[in-house]
Amino acid sequence: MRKINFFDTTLRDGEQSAGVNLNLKEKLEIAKQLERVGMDIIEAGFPASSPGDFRSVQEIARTIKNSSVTGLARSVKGDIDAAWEALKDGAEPRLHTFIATSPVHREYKLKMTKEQVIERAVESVKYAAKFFPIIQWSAEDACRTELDFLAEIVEKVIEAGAKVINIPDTVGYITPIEYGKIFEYLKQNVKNIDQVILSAHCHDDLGMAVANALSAVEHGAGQIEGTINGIGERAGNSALEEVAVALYIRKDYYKVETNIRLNEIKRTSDLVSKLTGMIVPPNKAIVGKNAFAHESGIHQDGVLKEKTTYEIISPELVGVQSNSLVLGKHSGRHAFRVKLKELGFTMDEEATNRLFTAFKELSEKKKELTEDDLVALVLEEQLTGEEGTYELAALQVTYGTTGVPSATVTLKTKENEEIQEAATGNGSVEAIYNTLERCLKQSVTLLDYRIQSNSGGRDALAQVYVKVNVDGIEMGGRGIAQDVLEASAKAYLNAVNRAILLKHTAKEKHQATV
Ligand SMILES: CC(=O)SCCNC(=O)CCNC(=O)[C@H](O)C(C)(C)COP(=O)(O)OP(=O)(O)OC[C@H]1O[C@@H](n2cnc3c(N)ncnc32)[C@H](O)[C@@H]1OP(=O)(O)O
Ligand SMILES: CC(C)C(=O)C(=O)O
Ligand SMILES: [Mg+2]
Repeated sequence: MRKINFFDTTLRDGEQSAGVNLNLKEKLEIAKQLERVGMDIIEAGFPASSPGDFRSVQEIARTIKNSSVTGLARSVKGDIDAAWEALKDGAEPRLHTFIATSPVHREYKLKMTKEQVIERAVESVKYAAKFFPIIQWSAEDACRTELDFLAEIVEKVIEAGAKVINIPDTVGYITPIEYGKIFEYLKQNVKNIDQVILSAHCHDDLGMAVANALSAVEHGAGQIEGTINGIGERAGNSALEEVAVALYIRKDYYKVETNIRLNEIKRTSDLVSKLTGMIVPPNKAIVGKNAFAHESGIHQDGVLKEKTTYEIISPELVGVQSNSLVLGKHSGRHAFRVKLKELGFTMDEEATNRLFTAFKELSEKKKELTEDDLVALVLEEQLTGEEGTYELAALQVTYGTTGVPSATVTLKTKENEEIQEAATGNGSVEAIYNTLERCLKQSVTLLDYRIQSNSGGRDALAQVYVKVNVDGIEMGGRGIAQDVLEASAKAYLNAVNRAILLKHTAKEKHQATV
């Protein structure tokens, strides 16, 4: 099978992402991981651009042994000299030199004619060939360059000694079919083209960087350039983890192989994200948080029965521990049951169904339910499963920074009777508890009140624990709800119900013994 080289430019083009600035230690750490993941070539920086970049490239070249380390240089002797100084101690020193070839870049940026651009490119490749065993030459903005001129300059730099010819889509302008045609054109119109490896370097301005890179593979490219997580100048570069996994999963189609250790991908992505501060979007292919998460009931059911119904990539392949069934408002009973079992709860069909209804209600209010939320729901179900005398039917609280907090509560008894009362308090919780006391027509002393958030985030569930004394019986109670006031009311009622239950049980026992 044809081998495709992976050229990683996370440390050069990736660092050109607005807001990214890596220090030497960070670059070295990333370089080591790029070596571990199996990058054939690591572009460590642009040595002439700053003393810091020079030092990083030098240190990386001296450290990395299993990947070829390269550095960027303009067609300027000083840049090439700096690159050689930085790279010469590396295992396989390689220069990456470039010059723009498109009309707009020639006229406005370089202020050079076609002939001058050719002359400068050839001169710099010949100069670099005195030092470097391998020279990669790039035609910046190749995809907006006249094809005949592109072919002409490519032929001349190959004659001058370039071993890799890179055809960058510098501004992310090309489409996959057009990009493929450029490679075909060069193969047919550059007489010494078979002496070199053709390379693709794509940007994502129109969201086609990965598709363009894959098209280049189909049309003869032997090297793909890109970055981890697709970071880079403007909208970024081809995401190499996506290219690598696409080539693997669709090897039936591309029929190529790479050196990439796919199971190191997630770790590499996490490291780059952490050190660059560039957050990976949850829906990002391969490495996004949701890439292996199934939320909807039909998908979850399918995956539980046979993973490949909805998974074309196994998470383990790319170093993700496992897929996940996210419980949310689109989930169904199959996934719900599995999750309960995973959490160690066994319950009958009736209880499961009751819990599922409560879960669905809650998921309308809260986007994603965590395991903690589920445990809380189960505990509440188990507690409220005990025969309760009173049930909270409705709660209304009025609170403002001025005025007295008040609460109106409707309770339902076991006999379906409704009791409604209102009262005030110094705070909302006190107003609720005063109202409940009125409803219950018995004295209840609050001994303890504790509140905690069930998980992180603004929509976390509130859990309230209370301890009350009802007619000499001390009892704890727990309430869980989206709202702290509702959780407070439920906890109080839960404790009272349990105290009443205990009182009745004790009385029955007493009567039985008399
Ligand atoms: C497509 C890409 O990603 S290319 C890589 C882009 N990366 C970077 O630019 C990051 C590092 N760059 C830098 O630190 C600086 O730009 C430096 C050190 C390279 C140069 O800085 P300065 O000398 O101040 O020049 P400045 O950046 O303002 O302008 C670039 C100069 O290089 C020239 N130039 C650009 N590309 C090339 C090239 N491939 N070969 C020769 N000259 C070039 C420009 O025409 C301009 O020349 P001018 O000063 O005669 O007009
Ligand atoms: C230096 C070159 C290869 C580049 O980054 C580009 O053209 O996008
Ligand atoms: Mg680029």
